[in-house]
Amino acid sequence: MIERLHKLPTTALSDATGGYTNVEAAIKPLSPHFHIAGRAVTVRLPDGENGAVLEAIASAMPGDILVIDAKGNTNRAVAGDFVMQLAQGVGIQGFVVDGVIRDSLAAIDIGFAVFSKGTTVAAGNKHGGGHVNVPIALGGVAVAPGDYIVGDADGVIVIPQEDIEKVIEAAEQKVQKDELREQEALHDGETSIRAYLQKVVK
Ligand SMILES: O=C([O-])CC(=O)C(=O)O
Ligand SMILES: [Mg+2]
Repeated sequence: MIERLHKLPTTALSDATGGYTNVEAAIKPLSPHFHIAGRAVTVRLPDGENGAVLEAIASAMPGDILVIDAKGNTNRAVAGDFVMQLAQGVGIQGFVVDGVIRDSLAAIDIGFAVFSKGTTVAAGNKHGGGHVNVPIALGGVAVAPGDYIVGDADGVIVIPQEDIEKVIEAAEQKVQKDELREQEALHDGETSIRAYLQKVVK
């Protein structure tokens, strides 16, 4: 499943699902070249805290994606360069954060795929609290532990575990359909573009 997901753009997945589980557009990749596809390890954080992120890193499997619900808090970072290196070192693909991170250049330099509401200078507090692998909200979308997450230059989409096969099928078909449309319209420059437009414009 994950191999097939890696080949699919979020746009085709959105077309396949009707967009109901598209994450709020404010959660964006730090680099447009980041592309992740994998299972969610979820983290729910108290306001301004980030201690439970380490607990989640300790429990994740290689290829997992940490999905962090900081309730959109943009004042304190859920992670920075050190925490990202810990995560990358144990094989985590990336972070998707309803909140912000810091040391953003380091994430880009080490190629660690972070999707967030931006960056801040302030570290998170370490008073404790938080929960790992509980149901969370991510940019207006419910995420359960083990759900599939795909992120690329255009944003992030959640695919509930029980829907994964039919969503992949539908998205693969959409990619094929888009390719055929492109061939038909573009294969012969202006001639085929005009023919295509004549067909579709009433
Ligand atoms: O310590 C923190 O909370 C965030 C940080 O700067 C790092 O992980 O490098
Ligand atoms: Mg740091």
